[in-house]
Amino acid sequence: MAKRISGKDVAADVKASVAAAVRTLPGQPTLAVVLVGDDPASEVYVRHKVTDTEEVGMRSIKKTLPATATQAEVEALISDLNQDDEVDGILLQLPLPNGLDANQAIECIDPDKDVDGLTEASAGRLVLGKTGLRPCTPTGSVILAKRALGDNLSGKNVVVIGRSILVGKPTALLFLAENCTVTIAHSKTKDLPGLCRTADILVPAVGRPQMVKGDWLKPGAVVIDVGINRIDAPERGEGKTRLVGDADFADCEPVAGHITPVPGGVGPMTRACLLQNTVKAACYRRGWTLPDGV
Ligand SMILES: Nc1nc2c(c(=O)[nH]1)N[C@@H](CN(C=O)c1ccc(C(=O)N[C@@H](CCC(=O)O)C(=O)O)cc1)CN2
Repeated sequence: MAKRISGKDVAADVKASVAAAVRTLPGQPTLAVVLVGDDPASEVYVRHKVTDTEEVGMRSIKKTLPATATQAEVEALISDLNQDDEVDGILLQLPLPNGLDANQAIECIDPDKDVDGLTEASAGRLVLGKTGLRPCTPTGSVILAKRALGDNLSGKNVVVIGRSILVGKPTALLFLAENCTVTIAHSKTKDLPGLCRTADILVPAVGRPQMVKGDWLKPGAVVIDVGINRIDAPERGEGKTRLVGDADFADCEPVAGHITPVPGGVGPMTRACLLQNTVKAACYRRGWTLPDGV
């Protein structure tokens, strides 16, 4: 039976390390969070980001724009935050309301303040192995794999299912940077179950509820489940829903060596890694020494 890797527990450790690191800094890093519109889930995520930031001793600025905001208004706000020397990190909460171009808005973020690691410059720095800010969910996935297998992942076979810009591709690059042998699977991949069975570390990241089954796994494999999908749960009552991953947890748990649950797996790590990135952004920008543990 697999050991569960609790993203909640690991995220709490990361948060504690960030709080300790912040106490050693010569100044207080500042994160600006931009929320456009009134999507209820985004409002919750932004609230968490603000409270997480303050809990570890950093400063947060929340900027909101109405759903009717124009592309130019969103970009002007980002531009103001780029110019504001007090601001170390800028996060644009996604998705944006219909009619706004998220990619174009993200490109307006100063790469040195891009704590989500989503700009083209951040992606380029990742590909080139240069110092920069890495996307949070992929970073969290690598940290969770290290919790299972130890810090040395060299030579491990990693299969990432999904080639999205936000998760699949950067996750593959981050495992490659750990000297893993990485394969990215996608909709045209032949014999996906067979390929998955070659993985020491399997990272499903496609948004297809419970797609990965136990017989897709090499016995003892580590499953880092990036999918967070809401499905109907009539067993909980009429109209009820529940969150599941891209892996069928009950089916995979007897075969895997380690597995992350959903909820409580990669999601909390996304939040924790944003805090790490805010400290990194402040240190890189201000020429402060990066404290240990970040
Ligand atoms: N600019 C960004 N926008 C969005 C991101 C992002 O990383 N950057 N990711 C998601 C939303 N998100 C953070 O913003 C996020 C989503 C979910 C979780 C999380 O911890 N989920 C819990 C379950 C929560 C629940 O019960 O509903 C879990 O998996 O345990 C954290 C962050 C889209 N937008």
